[in-house]
Amino acid sequence: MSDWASTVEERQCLVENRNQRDHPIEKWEPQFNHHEQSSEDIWAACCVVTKKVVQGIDLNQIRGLGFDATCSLVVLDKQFHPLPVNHEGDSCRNVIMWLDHRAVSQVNRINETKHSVLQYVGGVMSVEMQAPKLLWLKENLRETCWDKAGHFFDLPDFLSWKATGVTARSLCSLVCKWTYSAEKGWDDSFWKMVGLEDFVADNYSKIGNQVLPPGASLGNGLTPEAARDLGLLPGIAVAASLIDAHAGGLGVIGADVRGHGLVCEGQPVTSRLAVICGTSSCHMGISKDPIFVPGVWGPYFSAMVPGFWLNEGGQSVTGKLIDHMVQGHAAFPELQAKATARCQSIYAYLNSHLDLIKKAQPVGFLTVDLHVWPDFHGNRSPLADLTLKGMVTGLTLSQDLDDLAILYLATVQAIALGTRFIIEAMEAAGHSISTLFLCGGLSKNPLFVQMHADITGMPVVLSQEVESVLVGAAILGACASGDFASVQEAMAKMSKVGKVVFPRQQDKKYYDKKYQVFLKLVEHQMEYLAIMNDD
Ligand SMILES: Nc1ncnc2c1ncn2[C@@H]1O[C@H](COP(=O)(O)OP(=O)(O)O)[C@@H](O)[C@H]1O
Ligand SMILES: O=C(CO)[C@H](O)[C@H](O)COP(=O)(O)O
Repeated sequence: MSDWASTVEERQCLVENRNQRDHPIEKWEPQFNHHEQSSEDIWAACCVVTKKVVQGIDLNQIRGLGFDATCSLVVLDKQFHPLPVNHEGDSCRNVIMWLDHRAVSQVNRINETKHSVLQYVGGVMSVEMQAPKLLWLKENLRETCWDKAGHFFDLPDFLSWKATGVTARSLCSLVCKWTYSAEKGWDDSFWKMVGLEDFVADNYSKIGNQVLPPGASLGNGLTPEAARDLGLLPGIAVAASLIDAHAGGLGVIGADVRGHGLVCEGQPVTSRLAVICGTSSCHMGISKDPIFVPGVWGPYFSAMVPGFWLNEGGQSVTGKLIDHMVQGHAAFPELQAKATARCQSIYAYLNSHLDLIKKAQPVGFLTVDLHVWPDFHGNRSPLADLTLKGMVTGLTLSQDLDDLAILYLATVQAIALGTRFIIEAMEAAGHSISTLFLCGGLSKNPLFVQMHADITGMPVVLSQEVESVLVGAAILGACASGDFASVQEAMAKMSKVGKVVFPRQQDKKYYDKKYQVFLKLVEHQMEYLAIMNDD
């Protein structure tokens, strides 16, 4: 979520204020693979942060507001009150989070239909999309939720509705997560075939029958009530929203790259891949014509950059996996204590610790006999197999800080190897990618960035504004206010190259070998499965 001010100084002030402010959002995990949030809590957090961010700003300078958010499912009744998405009947928990994997049986049945809409989600629908979650609610919470529901929103659309009272959905969320087609609209036969014919009967009023392109201005702008909540002035323009990864893509992919010695200079924008890496990583590649990449979501028309098709590769847990590996290690308390004593983040400490123990070799070579397969939460791309599990090979009896640091390094490398795997699948299908544009929390980690450059063999561009996802949302606000005539124009003006990290060509052979091992790991996992399932 982000605001947009009209002058350079105002924008600078917003960025500085924002860098000092964030606000935790409540999460619940009532059962394994069930992840829930509260839409009221999320809105309240937006209000707290916005009020802090605009301190010291002349509110008259704020002309537009754009929202981005994760693609979680928000459920409200006909009067727009929260409905429970859980067996406990707790209506405070009315959001099924994007990473929730409760609807496995539902998604398997949806995929068995082989309906033609599935071609546009990489051939296989993900359990993280909305149709299986809706079917789960219908099959499991009929009385307490399904029968009472009046509105199912993607979280970014919920936020723009809260701000404006307009229930129109963004093309981005409906195309990417709900099977809507920018060209053909809803496909009645899909919803009937999967057992969700209820939506057809009421002309899709519960899931959206008014659809707007991201950046379009909504209704009469910010309502007086929302303005009070947010500490802004009523009537400012509010844009149709974007999913967070897509906002990150807009925030980085259109930057002017002249003068940085980049191979993509003078090449079409389709040679750039935006990688938004936070809790999960999303690999956003665009093309003029539709490209069908097995196991990679899309192609989605106009879902990110207007007029372009989008393919979205992804890894369901990346930042979350690194945190999981590090925090679960026996040496974590020691790491925390040492990092705190040096006033460093645990990751800055681990990176400097790796530099200490690497001796004369490049740091990446410390994992010559330690390999990780990173699908601890299933594989999103390019295998689209949610049954896959994580793997580690090369463990010893050691539990010291060196061991933790090297395991952390192997995990970071596994994520970068996964990115290479996704890029190869996209290129085999017709993409031609030369440069990565990284943003999100993990792009603040220099080791993560260097490993992505070394392992993919591509330069990595980092933006001047580290929170590029917010730049994407600000681009929407700037379009809604009419300050830019198009998203493309706003992208070119508002995204700026900060730093470029080039691959260390001399290490290529080593990483090619690590990649060979990486591919063997999943091959072996599938063999183990076949052995165990053999009668
Ligand atoms: N300064 C940093 N150094 C290393 N890792 C970081 C840093 N800041 C955030 N991260 C990692 O990025 C992840 C969160 O990224 P973020 O983009 O904030 O998440 P989200 O996807 O929820 O928006 C965390 O898993 C964290 O480990
Ligand atoms: O599916 C996605 C985008 O299409 C994202 O993974 C989801 O929105 C969550 O993102 P984050 O890693 O920022 O929490």
